[in-house]
Amino acid sequence: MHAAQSSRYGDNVAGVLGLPDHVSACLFDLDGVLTPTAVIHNKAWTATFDEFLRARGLPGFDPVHDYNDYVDGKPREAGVRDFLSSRGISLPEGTADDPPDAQTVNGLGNRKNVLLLKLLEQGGLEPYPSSAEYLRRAKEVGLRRAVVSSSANTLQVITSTGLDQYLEARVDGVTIRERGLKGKPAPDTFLEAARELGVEPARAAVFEDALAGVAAGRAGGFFVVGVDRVGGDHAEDLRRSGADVVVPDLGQLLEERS
Ligand SMILES: O=P(O)(O)OC[C@H]1O[C@@H](O)[C@H](O)[C@@H](O)[C@@H]1O
Repeated sequence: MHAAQSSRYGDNVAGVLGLPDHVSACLFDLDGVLTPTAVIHNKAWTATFDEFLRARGLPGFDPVHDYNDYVDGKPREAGVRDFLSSRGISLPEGTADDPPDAQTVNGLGNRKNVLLLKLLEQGGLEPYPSSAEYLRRAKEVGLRRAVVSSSANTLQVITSTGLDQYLEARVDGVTIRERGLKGKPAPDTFLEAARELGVEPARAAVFEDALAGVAAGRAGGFFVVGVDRVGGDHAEDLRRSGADVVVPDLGQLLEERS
């Protein structure tokens, strides 16, 4: 059922989910929006960069500022490149099959992925309950739904948490590589998902917790919901990057209208 079709919610199907009436599709970031995996990525990055920096006698990785400003939301290799460049360090790119101990952008990214997969294998990963409920209701009222993440591990996370049953399209780190898309903060991944769903960007909402992701949604002409689970200056930073509204959790959007 599509938003345009009548339902027991009448014409205002987006309104029951706390969205503007013209919205007919939802494009969700994954890590930190649907699942608590932003914390896991952050841990893996911190361990990877700390090891690299300390071996050179340099100050460690700041899991708040360095992560939010240079790494969060971007494809893996861009995260390595942008963080190192903030410290004036440049490494050769290497290639995708570099071993995890290679001193290259790909090597460092692969090292982080080994650590991330170990953490994911510990199991027990559940979606944020309010995000699962939001997806369920979005499906029920007939909004179109996609996940748009820079992570190449998206499929594993959405299937192991059961979120795949609510999602109609996936644009992720694998798609980015296969289709040669520009990663966030470029709008291309969100535009690709909107295209797959057959929805104009002006009629879709992006849900993002990362500054790069909010900037991407803004650049694509989407309605942008910023999700602040971090506190401090993050809500203000999300607004400054282009969020139309900022909520601490998707549950707030459900509460507003239920
Ligand atoms: O290394 P992966 O799983 O491909 O993820 C790439 C990026 O995906 C993003 O969703 C995360 O916010 C980043 O922290 C992560 O680095």
